[in-house]
Amino acid sequence: MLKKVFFQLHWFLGITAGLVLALMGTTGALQSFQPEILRLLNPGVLSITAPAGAVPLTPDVLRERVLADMPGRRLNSLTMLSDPTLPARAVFALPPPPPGQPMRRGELRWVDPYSGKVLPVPRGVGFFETVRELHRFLLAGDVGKQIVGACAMVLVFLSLSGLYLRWPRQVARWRAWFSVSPRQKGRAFLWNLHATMGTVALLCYLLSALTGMYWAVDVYRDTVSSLLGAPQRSAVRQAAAGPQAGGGANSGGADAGGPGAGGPAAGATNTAAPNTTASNLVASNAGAHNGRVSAGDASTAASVRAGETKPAAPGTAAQNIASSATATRNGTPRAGQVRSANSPPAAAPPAPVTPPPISLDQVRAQIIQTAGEIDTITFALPARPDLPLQVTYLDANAPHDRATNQATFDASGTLRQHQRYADKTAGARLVGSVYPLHTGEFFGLPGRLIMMLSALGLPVFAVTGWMLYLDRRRKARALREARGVAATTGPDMPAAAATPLLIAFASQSGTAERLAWQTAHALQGAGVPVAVHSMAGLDLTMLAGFRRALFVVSTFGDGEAPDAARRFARQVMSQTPSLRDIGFGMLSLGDRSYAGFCGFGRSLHSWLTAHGAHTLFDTVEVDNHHPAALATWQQRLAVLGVTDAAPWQDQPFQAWTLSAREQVNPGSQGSPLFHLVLNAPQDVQASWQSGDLVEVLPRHQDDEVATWLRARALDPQSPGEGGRTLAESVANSEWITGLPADADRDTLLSRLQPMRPRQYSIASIQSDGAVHLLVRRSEHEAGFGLASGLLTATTPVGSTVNLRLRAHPGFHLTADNRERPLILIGNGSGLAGLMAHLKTRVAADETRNWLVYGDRNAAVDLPYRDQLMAWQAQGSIERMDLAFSRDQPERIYVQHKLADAATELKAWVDRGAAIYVCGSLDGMAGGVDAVLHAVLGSDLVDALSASGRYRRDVY
Ligand SMILES: Cc1cc2nc3c(=O)[nH]c(=O)nc-3n(C[C@H](O)[C@H](O)[C@H](O)COP(=O)(O)O)c2cc1C
Repeated sequence: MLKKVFFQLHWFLGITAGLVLALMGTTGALQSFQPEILRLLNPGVLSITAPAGAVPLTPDVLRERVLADMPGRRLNSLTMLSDPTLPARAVFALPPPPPGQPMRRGELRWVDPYSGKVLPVPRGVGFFETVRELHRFLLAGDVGKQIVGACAMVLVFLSLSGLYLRWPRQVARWRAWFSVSPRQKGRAFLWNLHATMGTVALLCYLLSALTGMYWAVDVYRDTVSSLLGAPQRSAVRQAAAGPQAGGGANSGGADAGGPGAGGPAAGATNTAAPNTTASNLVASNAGAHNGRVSAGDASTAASVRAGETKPAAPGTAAQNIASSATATRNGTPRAGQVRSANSPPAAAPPAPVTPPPISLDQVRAQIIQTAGEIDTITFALPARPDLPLQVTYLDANAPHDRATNQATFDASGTLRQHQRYADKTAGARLVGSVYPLHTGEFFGLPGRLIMMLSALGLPVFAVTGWMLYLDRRRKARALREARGVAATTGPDMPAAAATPLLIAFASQSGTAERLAWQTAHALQGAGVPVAVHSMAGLDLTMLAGFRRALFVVSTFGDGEAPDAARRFARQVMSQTPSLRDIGFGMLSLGDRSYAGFCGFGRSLHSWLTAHGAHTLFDTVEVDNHHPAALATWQQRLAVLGVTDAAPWQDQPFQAWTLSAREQVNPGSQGSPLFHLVLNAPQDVQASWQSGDLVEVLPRHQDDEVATWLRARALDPQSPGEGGRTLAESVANSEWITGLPADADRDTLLSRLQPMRPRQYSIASIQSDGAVHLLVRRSEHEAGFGLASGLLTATTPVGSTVNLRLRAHPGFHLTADNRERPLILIGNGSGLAGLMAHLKTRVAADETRNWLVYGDRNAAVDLPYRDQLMAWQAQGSIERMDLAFSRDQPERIYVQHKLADAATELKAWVDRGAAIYVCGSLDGMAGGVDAVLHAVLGSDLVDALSASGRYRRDVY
């Protein structure tokens, strides 16, 4: 039950959030190597070739040259990197925005560290800016951010629920976890790809979602920050917004920055210098003000995008934040490091004397003296010389780009505050690592690569998830269409419908069920409300709730009820209720070649009438699917208002190509058994599920018929039935086995029967791409069996046979049974039906399978031996019992194996197992049934049948 709920939630959330997640994955992956890509695109700007023998300029000279190159501009910050191939960076202040307009960021430009020349704006930054905006906001501002946050939460749920849903029984078996194989096709391949990739990438998705939520979900961020002892965003916001927050400690730490925000400076936890106000602090660009992460280096390079922010109140810290253009180690700045300090702090006290600017050379020397080798240093230049200088730097051996240190120098160049990354609390360091964790950079290049690949996996999930979903829908629709009506009481019924008419079916191999639904469809078309029920669940109370009922039942075994109606036959039909208020009609399917023709229908009829039910019309008995009897049934329905007498259409037969044939039991004492592969015609989209059948329409080979007729001294060209020659009549008829060699033409004609299709269980599943059959050639005195001869002997490989798929709902692996352990029992060619179920189970990684199979000799009579052994070896078949009847003096059959394993049988059924039996009715099915009754008790066996946990496809 829980699994079902998780499954429903998983697919629902998956298909709703899937597309956004795919977009986030793609855009995330695109950004993974953004610095490298931009550098490749912009040689001479983002990667510098040092002139021979040249050394980079010192900070003071660089500042001077930059200002000389951009006369009239104010420099907000300067970043220098130790890598000689990377440019320095300068952020220039922008003019203040018109009143009421949001504050704008500074303009970031790259600078040649050897000449101090400001370099041209690099190419490609606009593209990456858009990619980043898509990744974070879906280009839809705050609404987009909320959606991204929700989708990140969904990703956490999908990862964990996916793990739960695919959790293999045999956890220790690695193959159970990584079950995808290129040999799989269709749904199995999609499912396995989805599950295996999900498992492989699980940690990456959890990591990227849990870190991504940090920027997208404010509450989450605040909670995490407070749990880790880092300042909450709201506190940051307040500090940034409050006028004159000076004097107190302030933090615009990396926690305030968005992904890609801030760079080293973003980590600054500022303890303000005495005369500093919060407004002067180097704050992380981002959210301190508005929760929105400012744009990446990309945007800043090209000049300034208007802040997406709400306008800062004059005099607030946000407006006055000194810019920082902190650099990442790799030399390409990250998202939105820049916020313009475009006007001097309104509230700063006027400086009586203007001291000369602090020497950046000295500041850097001091830092190197204190901290050792450094990688990157950013000077956040104060708006006025009397204000302190903020410096952010990265140690040469820093673990990642966000492991920044901050220092504050007062106007005299004295170091006032020094906050080392290593001295931060573990929580603050973790908060500072959120971004590198998100990108994988925390784990170096392998981490970035893995995160990029897992991000690229998200679109694959979206596609496979959608394909699986559409496949499910298509199957559900096909089933509904097969049923003909959408539900037991269809949607287009008169609203104030009276008590619906009951249509109860009892079917072994699906014909009665199909006809019941067709009947329901016809009645619905005539405006008659109907309720369709299997007799498996029908009891007296339900029956008494109807005034009119139609029973569509077949007979099985030896004049008995089909399995699903056994309980009804035994328990309900042994009672003596009054059924006087019920009028009923009956369509009874049978076959005259059985002694108890329509046995179950007849006993049901007797029971109903014996207890007062009256007939609405004469019962229609169908011998062997005879079309005339079905037409009669349709006419009978006129009593109930059905006027449309168009004959019910069966699926047409189609020319399937026999592509391969191989005898699987050479040397067997039994008749030859063949594995056949059949392909649908090009234009036919064949669809079936395990348990289904094919029907083959046999037609005798002309030369064979001619020989057979001549052997009886009959002229093949003499007149036969209905204007056909005798040869044609025989070719399209049942094979008349046992007809004596001296039979005359009239005897022959009197015994010709209408052609009846032969049914075979399908041994393959749809992902195999073809129908596989396991067909035993039946050999008679007069030749081969009609259809089996056609399939196993007379049709050359490469030629076609007339075939159609036939749903066999009675032997389906229902949704309920898919979740259960399965006991698969069969013999001979019955292995076909069991193989299809096993394939379904293996594809779904369901290993609680117990196979009990038997034939004559172990050496030659185990079809699909390699496949079965491989499944057993890999744990896909938990238990396998093989019974070879002729390998020892006494006969041992599957029922004996089952009886020997009575304790386990009981245990499996107690654990909820379903039992599927496929193979011979004579001997095997009866023997197995007897063992089940003996071991489990008849009540339980009946209950299993009625609830669909005991299903048989026996013949
Ligand atoms: C193994 C087996 C046993 C059958 N036994 C009988 C029988 O005893 N009496 C009868 O009239 N028809 C018998 N039939 C014929 C079926 O009732 C007939 O094929 C019917 O159309 C099947 O309908 P269903 O697909 O709804 O089960 C039997 C068919 C099979 C395959």
